[in-house]
Amino acid sequence: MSLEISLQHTSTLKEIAQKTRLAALNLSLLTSKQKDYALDTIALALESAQEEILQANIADCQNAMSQSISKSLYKRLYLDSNKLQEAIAGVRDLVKLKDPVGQVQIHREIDRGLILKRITCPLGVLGVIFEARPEAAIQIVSLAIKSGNGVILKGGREAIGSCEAIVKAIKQGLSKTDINPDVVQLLTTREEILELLNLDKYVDLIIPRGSNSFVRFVQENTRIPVLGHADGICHLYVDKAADIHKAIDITIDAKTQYAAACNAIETLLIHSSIAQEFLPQVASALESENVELRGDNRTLDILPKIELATEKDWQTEYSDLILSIKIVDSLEEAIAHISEYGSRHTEAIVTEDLIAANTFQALVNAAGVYHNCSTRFADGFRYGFGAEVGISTQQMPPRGPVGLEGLVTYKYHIVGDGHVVKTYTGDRRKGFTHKDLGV
Ligand SMILES: NC(=O)C1=CN([C@@H]2O[C@H](COP(=O)(O)OP(=O)(O)OC[C@H]3O[C@@H](n4cnc5c(N)ncnc54)[C@H](OP(=O)(O)O)[C@@H]3O)[C@@H](O)[C@H]2O)C=CC1
Ligand SMILES: N[C@@H](CCC(=O)OP(=O)(O)O)C(=O)O
Repeated sequence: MSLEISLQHTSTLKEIAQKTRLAALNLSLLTSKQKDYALDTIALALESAQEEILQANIADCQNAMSQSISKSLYKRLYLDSNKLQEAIAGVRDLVKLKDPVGQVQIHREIDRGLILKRITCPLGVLGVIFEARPEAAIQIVSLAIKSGNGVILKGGREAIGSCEAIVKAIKQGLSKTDINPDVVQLLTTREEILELLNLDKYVDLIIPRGSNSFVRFVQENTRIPVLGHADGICHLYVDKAADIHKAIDITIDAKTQYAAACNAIETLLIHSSIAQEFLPQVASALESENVELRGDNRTLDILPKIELATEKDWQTEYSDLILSIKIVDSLEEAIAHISEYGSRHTEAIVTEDLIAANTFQALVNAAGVYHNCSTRFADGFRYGFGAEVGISTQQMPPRGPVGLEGLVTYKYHIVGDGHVVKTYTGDRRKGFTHKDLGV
């Protein structure tokens, strides 16, 4: 069955959202095979448009550099053929994953001939506002399509040309499939975002990726449910029972492997009883990777040449090769610091003491709480989700990297044969069988 799409091409945002809603309804009816074919076709279209996309990115980068943007913003914005190929490979990886739509989560007999099912279904239309990271558009669109959702995108202003070239290629790909290209739309201005936030009739979920203040701004200005992907003030705690070699390797990876990413660490917490031995070694490793260090007074007693960290440092996401360091006297003090300054993104402990690790993992409130590994693992691809819409920093699920499962909801279906509730009330009521039938 196909729903007729009768709206003419128009340019108001409300009409764009209506078109997206209708196209998404059709998409929600497609089979896994049709959606997977569309993903393969999108991957091919992106490959064919590679030159155009990379040229558009060069222009975006030149433009941004003339406005002297920060190093971290430039790193996000810059797209080379490797990054693009990786994103395209991600689209193909999604084909291999199970369709998140139509999964029967509960299958239960309520009474003879009265059957309850809980079945996953798409959310509808997503409004995703993200930073100036062009390849995020590819990940977000492919996740939206596989999960049966329409998507209205808005990337950071520095990446407008790159996002336009990417969305153009995706739409070209979709035009050769059963999916109406209207399922994907691209907005380019902040004014449109404000309008989008009012379109609760057509948009089912807003996903803002950006600073904490921006996510809060969105939450305060819309009736649409918001799935916040805010900043990452991530910590690494090196416990008194840490293996020093592991701790150094993890610190270097978590700070320098991609310092601009939201899952890189900003603060290193070190237990006082290991600080004398660990700090000089880790400082030398970090400094050889050009990391600028700032420490509290006790850190400066061991590393007198570094700058003193202030209250502002504990609150800052540097997104750069800068690391603040604090010495603590206990696991509890480390957890208290994280609870005060962490952003509920990703936190890690290095220790060989299982009780300390378990306590840390139980008491730290964040989307990811790791033991003896780098915070940089917070990523949909690395979790085996194929890709991610971003990393949700909110308390309610979905939390952490949001992949296909985070983009569906569910419906309860009941099929009966004239059953009425009255039968199950009063003195002569019939009992329920409540028998699970397996999924
Ligand atoms: N948890 C996660 O998955 C992610 C978190 N982040 C976090 O985002 C931050 C870095 O990104 P950054 O580029 O600074 O993010 P910003 O918050 O500045 O911008 C992100 C997006 O929001 C838009 N935006 C920002 N403010 C407004 C506003 N007042 N009204 C309308 N639109 C607005 C921007 O549009 P425009 O460019 O047009 O101004 C852009 O599209 C870091 O804190 C990083 O950790 C980033 C990515 C993923
Ligand atoms: N999961 C991603 C980082 C998430 C993300 O997009 O963050 P950001 O670098 O702040 O735009 C990664 O590990 O590269």
